Amino acid sequence: MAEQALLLVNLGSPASTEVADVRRYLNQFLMDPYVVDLPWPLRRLLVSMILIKRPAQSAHAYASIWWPEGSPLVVLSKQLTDAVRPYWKEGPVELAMRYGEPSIEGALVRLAGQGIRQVTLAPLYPQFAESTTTTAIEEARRVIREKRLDIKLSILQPFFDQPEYIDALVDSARPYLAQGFDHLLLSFHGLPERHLHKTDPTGAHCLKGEDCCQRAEGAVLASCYRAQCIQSAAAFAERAGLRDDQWSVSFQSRLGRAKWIEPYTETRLDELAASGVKKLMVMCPAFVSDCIETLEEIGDRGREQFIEAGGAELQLIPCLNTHERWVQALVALCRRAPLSL
Ligand SMILES: C=CC1=C(C)c2cc3[nH]c(cc4nc(cc5[nH]c(cc1n2)c(C)c5CCC(=O)O)C(CCC(=O)O)=C4C)c(C)c3C=C
Ligand SMILES: [Fe+2]
Ligand SMILES: [Fe+2]
Repeated sequence: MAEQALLLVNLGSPASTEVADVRRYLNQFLMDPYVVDLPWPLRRLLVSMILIKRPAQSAHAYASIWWPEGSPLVVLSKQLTDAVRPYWKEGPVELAMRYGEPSIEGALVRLAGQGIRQVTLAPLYPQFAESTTTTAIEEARRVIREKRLDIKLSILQPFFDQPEYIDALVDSARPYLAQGFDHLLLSFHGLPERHLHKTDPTGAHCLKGEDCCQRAEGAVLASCYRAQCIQSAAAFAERAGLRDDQWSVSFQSRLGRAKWIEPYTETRLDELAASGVKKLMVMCPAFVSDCIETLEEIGDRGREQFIEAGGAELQLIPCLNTHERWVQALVALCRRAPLSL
């Protein structure tokens, strides 16, 4: 039987914590029209302004979490790839990053050179967003088109509500929740509100009411990142046996002046401390591998903010990383990936 390769795709990190490398990475990332969705001249202007101060700030943040082997996101994604390999009997398993190295282009060209003609592309994002899922898929399609590769893609679909993903989250969080806690915050990566309006097929759903994302279904749910996050969180809480007053959802990693989806994690950390929460658990289910946004933004800065606001302890629950249940879940989900025409 013809071999079916598996290509795992994550976001990517700078090559090093040098300011020049961080600037190069941020420029590639933020100039992606799926990330900063403005016409080129405006995008170029805005990104150039961001690149005045941000590279030095981000380089400092990266340096505080960098491992001897490299960026945690890249190291953990490589470990995940190695862990998946023995289970994926269908063919080779490779890793690529949307920004930086190893690139999607390099991986697809290498696979084609080995005679592979079928690839399952697995964007490692549980919830759909154009700035993550779509851009990874479109980059793979661009490479296949421009390099004239004879490759057919099957594509892993967003798995925000799939029992395998939810069960893996519950299993990986269980030892932390068993320590006891006053509240669990499920902090997802944020998005500019504009991104949600753009993908809303009805033009009338998103952010139109207090609980519009709680009630989303069908085509609206399929395109609403915020609704998918809320559904992941609710499914997790139900499966973990949490009461409604034990957990809440927030959105982190805001950048720039535009309005991003709410509630903001920063605001919730202050509110929870003010409401008397002493021991706070935080998990970040939009990330399957720990990275700067979990380790530095929540584990360092978030903890400091929560304690300054009157909290006593913030425990960051690690991402799924290479948890055995997650490795098996990912393989099962990838086996169901539909062929993309
Ligand atoms: C307009 C800016 C951004 C959008 C939109 C955005 C969406 C988005 N990002 C992730 C996942 C990750 N983002 C990471 C880092 C990161 N994100 C942005 C900006 C936007 N993200 C920046 C500028 C950075 C770099 C770090 C910094 O300077 O703050 C990472 C971690 C990368 C790492 O090397 O560790 C991940 C993962 C999702 C899931 C998402 C939309 C839902
Ligand atoms: Fe991001
Ligand atoms: Fe919505």
